[in-house]
Amino acid sequence: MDPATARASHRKRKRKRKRYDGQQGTASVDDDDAWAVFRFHESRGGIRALVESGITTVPPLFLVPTAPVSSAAMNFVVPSVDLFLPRSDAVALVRAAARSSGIFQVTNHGVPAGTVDSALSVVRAFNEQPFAARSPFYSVSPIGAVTYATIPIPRPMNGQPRDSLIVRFDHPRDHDLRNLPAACRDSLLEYHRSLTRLGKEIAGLLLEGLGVGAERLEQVEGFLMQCHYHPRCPEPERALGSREHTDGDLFTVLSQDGVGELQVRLNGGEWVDVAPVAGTLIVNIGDVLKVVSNDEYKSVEHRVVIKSAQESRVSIALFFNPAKHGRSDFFGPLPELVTEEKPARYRSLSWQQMLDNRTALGHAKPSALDQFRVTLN
Ligand SMILES: O=C(O)CCC(=O)C(=O)O
Ligand SMILES: [Fe+2]
Repeated sequence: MDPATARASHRKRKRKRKRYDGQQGTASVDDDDAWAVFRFHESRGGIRALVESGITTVPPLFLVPTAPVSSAAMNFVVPSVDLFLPRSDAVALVRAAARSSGIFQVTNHGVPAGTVDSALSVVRAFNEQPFAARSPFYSVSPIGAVTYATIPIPRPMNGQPRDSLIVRFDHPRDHDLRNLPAACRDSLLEYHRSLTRLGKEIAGLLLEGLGVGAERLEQVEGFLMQCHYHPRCPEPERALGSREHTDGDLFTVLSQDGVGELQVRLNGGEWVDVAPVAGTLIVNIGDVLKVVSNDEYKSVEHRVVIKSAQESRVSIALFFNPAKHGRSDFFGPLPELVTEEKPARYRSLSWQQMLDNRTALGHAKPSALDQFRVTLN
């Protein structure tokens, strides 16, 4: 946004000034407008620079109105799938996990530990460089296939205090990696290559778990990679590392470092921890697969809570979709999963329509996906 537009938007929003009750009293939302976001981006330092400047409170742009509550009592064990198992056993496990919680972790997945460790550590090293080395890469709009920025979300859904290095692999300019820091390039591209192989295998297992051929979704690809760095946060209970959401893809493969902090909501109820387990990778189902499977599979709600004021955290999410997911490519429940007993739960939609809806509705309920739900009489 250019400065004139940002200022105009600022004035407009100021006229509509609102107040909300923050967790610790009433907070003004004046700062949370286009102008504040613009100024924040202009500083080109991301959250990390704010933290380095010595802030002791969470800036308004990143405050959450209510503290995250999670169930300490629930000891959720993420279903585990050993990919060395005979295929029919692996399919059964994947199917059970995708139907019950929408999340599982894989072991013996064929991605070398060094590939994952190296990717996580180059992301950490890049983000922990001095401001002068990092800030030239800062850009909210993609430069070629790469974006590096904090992605604040305007109120009523405040930003997430994390800086993300994002690489698109499905973009017409997907070879334009000039904004991918050289020190990260080899490790992140190797990570992408290795996880793409794994993603294709997982797609096959998920489809077989639905009783349809693995070839039913053309060429699944890891089209978007988001490398998140969550700097330590002075007031962990007043921010969320990642807002609660479902992913808008087929499925996501996620690596998190030993800090953990990922949580999932079980069947729309309690939030429980997904503890990091060395050597495993997490797979979570997204909205596209929920639709394609005609609600056989769940897309799992998840978030990142900040537990420690001292530790920074790194995670890498690789999002998978069918290769065809452009504006004119529609997807809907697979015909073999639509029966008289179980009619289609969704209208066909394009991925772009879903994304547009997500942008418009954000995390509001009803969810972006509900707009496409068929109402059954
Ligand atoms: O940081 C994480 O562990 C989760 C990231 C995530 O959910 C996402 O990028 O969609
Ligand atoms: Fe996610």
